[in-house]
Formats: sequence, C-alpha cells, structure tokens
Amino acid sequence: MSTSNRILLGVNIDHVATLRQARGTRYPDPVKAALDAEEAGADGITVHLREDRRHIQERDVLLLKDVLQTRMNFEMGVTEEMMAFAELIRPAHICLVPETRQELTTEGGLDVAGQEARISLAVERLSKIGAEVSLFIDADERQIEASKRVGAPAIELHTGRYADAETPTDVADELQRVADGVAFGLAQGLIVNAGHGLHYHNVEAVAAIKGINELNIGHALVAHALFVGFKSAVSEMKALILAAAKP
Ligand SMILES: CC(=O)[C@@H](O)[C@H](O)COP(=O)(O)O
Ligand SMILES: NCC(=O)COP(=O)(O)O
Repeated sequence: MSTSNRILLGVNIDHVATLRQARGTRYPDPVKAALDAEEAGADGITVHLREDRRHIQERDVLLLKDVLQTRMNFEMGVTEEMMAFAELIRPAHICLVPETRQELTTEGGLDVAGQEARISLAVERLSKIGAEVSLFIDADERQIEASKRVGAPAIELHTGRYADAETPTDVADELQRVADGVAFGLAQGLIVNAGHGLHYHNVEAVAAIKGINELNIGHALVAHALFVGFKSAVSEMKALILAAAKP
C-alpha cells in the first residue's frame, strides 16, 4: 500500500484544443501547451480523445506520442475505435472513461460493476500493449471492488461531486467520500489517482489526502493560463499540491 506524500500532477490539455476548435484555427496548439507544462513541472500529460472530437484530435495525440518527455495518460471511451487507436499509439497510461455525446463534461464515473465482462476484456487487451490501465470511477466501494476484479492496476476517483458541492457540509461530505475511496482503493492494492473539476481553491484538501498517486487537472489550469501563461499556471498548481501533500 502506498502512503507516500509524493503526489504527481497530470496536466490535462483538452481545453487548449477547445479554444482552437472553436474557430478551426491552428492555434493554440495543445502540443505546445504540453511541452510548456512539462518544463514547468508536470509529471504527465492527459488527453481525452472524445468520440465527437470536440477538442483533442488524432493529430494531437500522434504528435504528443513523439514529443513528450514525460508520459501520456490517454483517456478514452470503451469503444472499438478507441481501442484500435490506443493500440496504435501505445500510451504509457490509459484511463477508461464513460462518455455520452451530449454531456457538457464527464458526468459520473464508469459503471465497472455493471459491465464487468466488457471492462475486463478491455483491460486485458490494453494491458497487452504495455499500458497501465486505470478506470475513472466514482468513489464507491462497489465500483472500486469491481475495478480490482476486472484486473485494472489503477483507478482515478471522479472528484466532480466534491468540486460541485456548494455548502460547507456537502463539501466536507464529498471530500470524505473521496478520502474513504482512496483508503479503500489502497487497501485493495490499487494505484489511486483522482481528478475532475479541481481548481486553485479546492485542490489542497484533496492533495492532503494520503496515498493519492496523481491528480489530473485541466480546465481550471487552462483558464488560469490565459492570465498568467501556461508555465506559471502549472507551476502554481504544482506548488499548491506539493505544499498540501507535505506530512
Ligand atoms: C475524464 C475527465 O474527467 C476529463 O478528461 C474530462 O473529461 C476533460 O474533458 P471534458 O471537459 O471534455 O469532459
Ligand atoms: N480526469 C480528469 C482530468 O483529466 C481533468 O479534469 P478537469 O480538471 O478538466 O475537470
């Protein structure tokens, strides 16, 4: 069980691509953002190639594969198209996420418990290309146990409910739910990551939870980068996380 205080920052660059896609221009380039993020201390780069291609494109992933100095965390829905693409690019990490076309963003975690056979086949197939497969799930014991059963070495706990909570009681409850999920996942022998909706004002409490391996953060970081630049946005976030994770 890992209870290390070393916590990694995965920088999600999807929403650099959102701005580009809004006009169909060549800029801003998420590949440049990824390289700046790495220079500023990102431990990895996360991209979500959505089925509707609303932000990241195949071109981005193919270029990143060649230029990243750290490692790619490739988020994907469990579809044959994405499985085949993952086999082509062979990322170091793959995170299986639920996806619906109309959603504004990823709503809730993957229902692993409800489709164990299908997820198990996907984990087995993607593990064969050498990827560490994680499952993006809610902090729910049933889903964590199912993740263990299907053979995934890692989970990423969806922190969206914590991020969206409005009253102090709800914030505390949702934070506790994440902390309980981390402890339960670690007890199952899983690598536990977390992310979604984290920003400069809510990240510290999550980073202070012992045993989290990595936080994946994107939207807030890209938004802050508009005002301070990408490198500063990453280094500010990294400093917050590392300070909060200190014993
Ligand atoms: C799975 C996840 O939490 C992130 O990839 C998130 O989905 C960012 O992309 P969207 O904002 O398009 O949902
Ligand atoms: N998996 C979560 C992620 O990569 C980033 O989510 P967000 O910070 O863009 O909400």
